[in-house]
Amino acid sequence: MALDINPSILSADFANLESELAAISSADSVHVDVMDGHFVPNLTIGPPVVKRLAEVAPIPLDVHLMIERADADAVSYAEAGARSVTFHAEASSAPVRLAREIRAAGARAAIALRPATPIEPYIDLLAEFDMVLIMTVEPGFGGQSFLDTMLPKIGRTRKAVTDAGLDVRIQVDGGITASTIGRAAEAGADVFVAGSAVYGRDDPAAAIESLRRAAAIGIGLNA
Ligand SMILES: O=C(CO)[C@@H](O)[C@H](O)COP(=O)(O)O
Ligand SMILES: [Co+2]
Repeated sequence: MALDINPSILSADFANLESELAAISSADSVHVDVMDGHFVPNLTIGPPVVKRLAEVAPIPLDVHLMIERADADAVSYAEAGARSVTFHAEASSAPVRLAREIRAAGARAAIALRPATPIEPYIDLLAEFDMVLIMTVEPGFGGQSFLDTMLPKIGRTRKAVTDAGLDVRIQVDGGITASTIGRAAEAGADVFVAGSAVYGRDDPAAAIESLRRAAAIGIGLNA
């Protein structure tokens, strides 16, 4: 099973994003947190900045939309060049239609669940998505602590994906460190977002490698 490490630029230096992207070129994708100040209290960037990031990034963009107007605005991030566009289940009134629109615009479609949102209503819809994001903190800010209470939800999602014979990635986001990533991998996650555990370190490339090793150990591989 491939285990992807996606550093979040929320913890990067926003005045030097091009060099911050170059520093994580050994990662699988760069995680871009889009926040609108409504769905979450924080406010970040929009499609024009995402478009430029896609142009200069050495690796693909994994865009995480924490926005209220997901149904209206998600497709513009696919058009801006994101490889994957993740919208929140709580923000969409028509998640299947939106996933199809994102795919039609050329990106992978993913659905995110806040900690209090169960996976069960979405299990029969999994084939519509390329990835499910299980939030392991309340969305809004970097640097929070991993919620171990999300491990059973990760496990139920993995079981549903396996039982249905689907190729749907399971992403975790929030509080991922070399100490927590193994538990998330063991529970069934295979795409790991890490902000402060990568950009909070002196050597982001070394931090990515130690996360890879710890994730592999979590699923019993000797990395
Ligand atoms: O979506 C979010 C926060 O809402 C994340 O992507 C954070 O950027 C992760 O930061 P760390 O918890 O890894 O520091
Ligand atoms: Co995120």
